[in-house]
Parts: sequence; structure tokens; C-alpha cells
Amino acid sequence: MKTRTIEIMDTTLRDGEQTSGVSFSASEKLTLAKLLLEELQVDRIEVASARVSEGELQAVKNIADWAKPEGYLSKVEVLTFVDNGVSLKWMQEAGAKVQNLLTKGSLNHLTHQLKKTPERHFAEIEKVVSEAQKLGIDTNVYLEDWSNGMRNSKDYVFQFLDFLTKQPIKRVLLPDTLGVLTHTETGAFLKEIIERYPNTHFDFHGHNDYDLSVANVMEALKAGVHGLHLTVNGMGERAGNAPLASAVAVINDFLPEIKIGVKESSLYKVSKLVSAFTGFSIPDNKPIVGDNVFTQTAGIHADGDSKKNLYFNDLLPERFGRKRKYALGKTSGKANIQKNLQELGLTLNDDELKKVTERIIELGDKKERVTKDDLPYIISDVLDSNLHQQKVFVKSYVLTHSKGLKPSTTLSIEIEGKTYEESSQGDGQFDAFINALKKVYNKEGRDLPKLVDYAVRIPPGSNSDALCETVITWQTKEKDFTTRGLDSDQTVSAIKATEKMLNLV
Ligand SMILES: CC(=O)SCCNC(=O)CCNC(=O)[C@H](O)C(C)(C)COP(=O)(O)OP(=O)(O)OC[C@H]1O[C@@H](n2cnc3c(N)ncnc32)[C@H](O)[C@@H]1OP(=O)(O)O
Repeated sequence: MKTRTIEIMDTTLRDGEQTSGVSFSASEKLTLAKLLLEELQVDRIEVASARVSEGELQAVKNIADWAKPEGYLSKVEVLTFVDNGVSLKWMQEAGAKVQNLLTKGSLNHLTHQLKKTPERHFAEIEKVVSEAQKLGIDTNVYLEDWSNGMRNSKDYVFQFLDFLTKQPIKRVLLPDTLGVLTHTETGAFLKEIIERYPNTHFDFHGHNDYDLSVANVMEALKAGVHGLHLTVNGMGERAGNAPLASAVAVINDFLPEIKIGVKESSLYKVSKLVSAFTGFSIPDNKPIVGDNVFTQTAGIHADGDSKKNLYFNDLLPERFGRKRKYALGKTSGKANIQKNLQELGLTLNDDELKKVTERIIELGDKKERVTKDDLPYIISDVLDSNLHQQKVFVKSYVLTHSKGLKPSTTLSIEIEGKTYEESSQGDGQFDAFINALKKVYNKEGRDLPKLVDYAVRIPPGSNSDALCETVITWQTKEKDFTTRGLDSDQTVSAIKATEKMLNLV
């Protein structure tokens, strides 16, 4: 098989920054530029549009100052405009050496935005390219709205390419600016162009308006393009650009004839860092980098993973510096729970495992999200419940809390087969519950232990929203002792701890 190497140009710092509400600081741009080139090993990065602001100028200066001695300057690109040398002056000041000149790739944009003829546009481009050359700046040329141009003004596109391919430029950059292409059109348009200009380097720049960007990238490569423009997490204007991580995985898994230098194992780290810098959160189901994409939720799948990895595909999380997870909830069976126990280094016998599974399903039914961090708490709660010895049952209760009135509780409780009902008020709902309980016990001539300490703990782990543990220390004449209750509701967890106490005295 004949292989060919293509260039990956990451434009997170330029087109990715065009995500609404996103702006990188100069130091964030420098950090990411280093990470993208040194660690992720993309071939080129586009870091800014010229003329935008003083902050951008400083950001490009910082990147150029770092890149020059490291030998990366030819990999650092800046988008420029056909503006009579203004962008080039900006480039010089910034110390950047590669311009990606934004020109009009459709007659529609040329006529209605620039209000120029093709001849005038080409003449101005020729001038910019020649000036750049004199300044030692390399030029790549963007044909903005090229995809619509191929649909609506193909003659213009070819007239333009006939002109461009005779210019001293390095690459022609073909953007699907508005994300309008289907994969079939992408393949057909690019094939036609590459056959006509076999000696020119073409990059494809995809947008994701129809969620087709990765499919388009794949067809562009099959058609023979020499480079791709991608962004971390698919960031970019509107629905964003073709996402780097997905494109890399597709190339590595489905296009063995294409070689790229990007390091898969660093994709996740970079994705997380970009998300942290921008506040642009990664959807949980985003391929490769989303939080949930390597999580098995269904018990059958977890079981199959223990039997010859039956539910694995080629996207193994370890490739991307990640680990497979097994979710806990309504659809998790014993196998999911076993996988989590293994990770925590815990073992349970069959009966204990059954009880813990039942408890997790019960929580899942209440729409609670249970995480691995909750597991030790659930195990401890289930195992010290000791239900077969239970003689006191809190059967039902109503807790009220309203503005201007004291909280109150009505309680129904069974003690050694006899049912009691009492109501009381209190300073809080749990206090009202304890007061109602005291009434029951006083009536029976029994004492309740004194509550001497009350602590609430949330199981650690930022993802947990399921559980809260209340730990209460009680005092009798003979001893101090502690009981725990676990529930998604704090008062209910305190009542559960109290019920355990009632069964111990
Ligand atoms: C492929 C892409 O994603 S394109 C994205 C390009 N990058 C950017 O736009 C970066 C953010 N932009 C900016 O900061 C500003 O728009 C600037 C600094 C570039 C220009 O700002 P302003 O001078 O205020 O102009 P404005 O923002 O209104 O842009 C419109 C002008 O640009 C002109 N223009 C559009 N495309 C081009 C081009 N390729 N080359 C030169 N001028 C262009 C328009 O014709 C219009 O000029 P006019 O006012 O004379 O009619």
C-alpha cells in the first residue's frame, strides 16, 4: 500500500477563538501554541487574525519570540487580509513569517462584499503576495466561501486557481466556510481540483453546521488533499470546525494510507486544557474527549467486557490517555458494580453484592446519579443496616417546612409489632421528627439516647449528586455510639441514622 503524509493545521487559536464568547489571553495562546506543536505534534498552527487588537499583536509576538529559536516559526501562521499591506505591517511587527491571506473564493462574496471584479481582486492579491515575498513572509491563500463558489461560480473558482497556482505561494486553503458541503460534494469538488492542479498543495477546512465535518474530512483525504484544518473540541463559529480528536481517530482507524504525526495520547489533555481556558465545556458524549464516551452503563455490556472484551471497539480509551468506566445506576447489574469494586480494591460476597446492587438500582430509580466515590458509603450503609434484626420501623412521616410557621412532623412508627402515631413541631424538620419520636417513647416510658454530635458528609468526587451521609453520635448512660444514614435527601439520611439508633438501644 502506498502511503502519504499529510499536514494537520490546528486553528483553535484563530478560528476556534471565533466561538461566541471565547477569548484566549496572550499567555494562554502561548501555552497552547507550545502544547500543540511540541506535545501534540500538529504540523502547523494558525494563531490569530491580523489587525484584530493590541492584545492579539502581543500574543503573536510572544509566540513568534518563543517559536523562532525553537525552529517552529515556519509553523506559526496568521490570517491576513487583502488590505494594501496593512496586515503585512502587522505581521512584521509581530515577527510572524507565514500569512494565510483571506481572499474571496466565490463570485458572490467578491461582488457583494468587496464589490470588486475578479481582475482587480487578483491584481491586489498579486501585489500582497509579492510584497510578502520581499519581506521574507510565506503566503498561503484562503478562498473564502470556496464551497459555495464551486456550486454557484465554478468558472470563477477555476479562473482564480489558474491565476493562483502561478503565484509564489505555498498552499491553497479551501474552506467550506458556511459548512454547507455534503461528503459526496466534498469528495467530488476536491477531486476535480486536485486532478487539475496536481502540483499544488491544497488544505481542506471543514465546518460542522450539518454535523458532517468529519465525514467531509474523510472524503477530502480520499480525494487527495494535502492538509487539514482542525480545532480542539471542534471549537469555532456557529456549529464549529471539524474536531481534531475525531479526525485523528478516523484517519488512524479508517485511512491506513494516510500518515499523520499527531500524538493520540495527548489529545485528551489538550482538549481539557482548552476547555478550562475557554470555559467552553465539552459535551459528555463528544467522541474521544467527552466525559461519558468510555463509560459502559448497561450491565450486559460490563459483563461482556469481562468475557473476552465483547463490547470493546477499536477506540480503546488508553489510546487517548483515558480509562474505561462503568456507570452505577438503574441499568447497572452486578458486573458494573464488580468492575468498580475491583478498581477500589474491595471484595464482597454474593449476598452483599446483591444487596449493594439492589440499593444502587433503588437510587437509580429515583433518578439519582451514583458514582464510584459513593460506593464505599453505600456498601457501609447496606452492610451495617443489619435488617434481619430490625425491631423498630419508621413506617411513614410527613415533614413540613413553610414560611412563617415552625417546621412540623407527623410520624408513624412500629415498635416490636405495635404502631404509634405522633406529631410535633421543632426548630427544623429533623428536630420536629425527634420531638415526635420523643412523644412516642415518653408514652411508652422509654428514654431516647441524647444526640451529642451531628455531621453531614457528601461523598468526595465532584460528579456525585446522589448521596449525602449523616453521621450522628448518641449518648446513653452506658455508652457513646454512632450511626450513619445515607440518602439523597439530608433530612431523610438523618432519619435513617436515627432508625438505626432505635434498633441498637
Ligand atoms: C474564514 C474566516 O473565518 S474569516 C474571519 C476573519 N477574521 C476576522 O474577521 C477577525 C476578526 N475581525 C476583526 O477584528 C475586524 O473585522 C477587522 C479588524 C479584521 C476589520 O475591522 P473593520 O475595519 O472594523 O471592518 P469590519 O469588521 O466591518 O469588516 C468589514 C470590512 O472588511 C472587508 N473585507 C471582507 N473580507 C475581506 C478580505 N478578505 N480582505 C480585505 N477586506 C475584507 C469588507 O469588505 C469590509 O470593508 P468595508 O467596510 O470597506 O466595506
